[in-house]
Amino acid sequence: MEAVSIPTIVLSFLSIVVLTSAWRAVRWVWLKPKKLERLLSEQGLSGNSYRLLFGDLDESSRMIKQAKSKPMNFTHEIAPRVLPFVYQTVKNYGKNSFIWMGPTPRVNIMNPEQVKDVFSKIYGFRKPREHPLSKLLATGVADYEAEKWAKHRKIINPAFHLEKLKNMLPVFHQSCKDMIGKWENLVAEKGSIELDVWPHLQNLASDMISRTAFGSSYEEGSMIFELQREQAELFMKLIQSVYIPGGRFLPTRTNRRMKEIERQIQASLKAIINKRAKAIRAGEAKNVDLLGILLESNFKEIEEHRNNRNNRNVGMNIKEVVEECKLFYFAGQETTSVLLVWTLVVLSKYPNWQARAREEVLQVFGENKPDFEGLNHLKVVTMILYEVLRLYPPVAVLNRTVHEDTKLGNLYLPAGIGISLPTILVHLDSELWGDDAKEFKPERFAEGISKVTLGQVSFFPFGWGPRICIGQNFALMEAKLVLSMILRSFSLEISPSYAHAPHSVITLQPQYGAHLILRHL
Ligand code: HEM
Repeated sequence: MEAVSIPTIVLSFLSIVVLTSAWRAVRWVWLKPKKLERLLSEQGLSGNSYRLLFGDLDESSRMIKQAKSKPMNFTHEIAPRVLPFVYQTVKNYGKNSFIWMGPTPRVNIMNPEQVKDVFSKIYGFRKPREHPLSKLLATGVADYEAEKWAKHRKIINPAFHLEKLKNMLPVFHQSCKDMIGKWENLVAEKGSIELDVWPHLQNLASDMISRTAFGSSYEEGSMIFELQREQAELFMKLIQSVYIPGGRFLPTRTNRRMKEIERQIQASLKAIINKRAKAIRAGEAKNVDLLGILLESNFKEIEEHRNNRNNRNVGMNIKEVVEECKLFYFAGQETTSVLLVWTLVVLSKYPNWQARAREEVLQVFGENKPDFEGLNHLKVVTMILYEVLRLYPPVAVLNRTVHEDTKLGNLYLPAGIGISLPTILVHLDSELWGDDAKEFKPERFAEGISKVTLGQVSFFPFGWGPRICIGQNFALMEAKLVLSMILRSFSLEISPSYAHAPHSVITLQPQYGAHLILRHL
């Protein structure tokens, strides 16, 4: 038999590798998307025809850029500016539609029954893993799945119990008093001032989460915010283009900066946590802040399973605690400042609601320090906050990935495709909210959420189901306290230089700030 030469073997091997890779690439960028497109359209779902590799991403980026190029009129129909492509898709193709995130379709789900199913079936519908660099932004309990998620949620839960939040009230009060003191000094000179309140509210929310998360160590942690903010902006830039596998390893300027930021954040947080863990072990720390309560809960979990033979995965290690702290910053800061800023903007525009809220605050607290019981009695303020969360949901859209082939109502969804729950569109859907859906009418919440939604999942600013926001009570208590203190000291009016321009930088932010006129009362 004729011997086969080594070069021939190498060449054959290389040919097989090249052909296999080429076949995989063709399948990834063309055959699979086209097969999915057929499957979705057979079920009555519509969207643009698949375009090679980029799908709708180019068009979507172009529309976002265009939408952001100028402010809009002051209306609450902000979806065309915030989520222009999803908005247009639903307008053109109806609620049963999908968009192409590169070669993967993402189905829009707007029916409350189906929304409920997606939120409830947390093992079937998981958090998307679209961009590996998202890990640099925040992981922790918000990112984990299955057993790991359940373990972390259980350990973290005690930090957000109502009686623990009660203890945090003085800290919220101090941060807010500092900000109001600054505003009073500014107003004192002229009786009124024009102020962009947005950076002030961002600093306030940073200060509040720093103090409640780290207590005495808060100053050491405050520079972490600046770094986290920069990280979020870099990340938003990245996700507007298609992700090429392995792209995160390229030494681009953005990749390098993101990794450097991550290194600095990790080092700062580790130092804070180690110091605190040492103090707790030495019996020197009072565990009233989030980090202290979290570490205590973690020690308890480890202790309870000390004699368990299978205890290697019990509790969190330091790296995991670092991730949870990063998440507190990330999840707790921008969301709350965004809720506050839109509330102040809207109240400046609706003086009658501003007056009603102020009247209530004065009635409940007078000149006293706002307390926990009083905050729970604020009915008008709560209705206003819910209405702002409906019209300006801080997280405008929630995404999921289908983990394994599944049914959703009468839809068959194969593993790997995306699901989009466009909060902002559902919250303004006139079929669910009535003809006045686009109007600011806090009175719709007069009898609570379930009355106005008829028990349907059509209002979900904090998500829904087992993975609902762990910090929602924390955020609402913060917001009520801040509003009470501001309304007691100042009257607010929209400044002529205010430009209405909500846009999404992960959270729903005012692109040109929030210029208001403040008058001392
Ligand atoms: C107005 C303020 C806030 C809003 C609108 C908000 C919104 C949300 C939403 C929509 C989710 C669900 C995400 C999803 O299902 O994909 C979520 C989850 C979460 N939020 Fe918030 N949030 C706020 C404040 C906070 C605060 C103050 C904290 C903590 C300090 C926090 C911590 C978390 C965590 C840890 C999760 C993940 C829960 C899990 O997956 O089990 N949030 N939030």
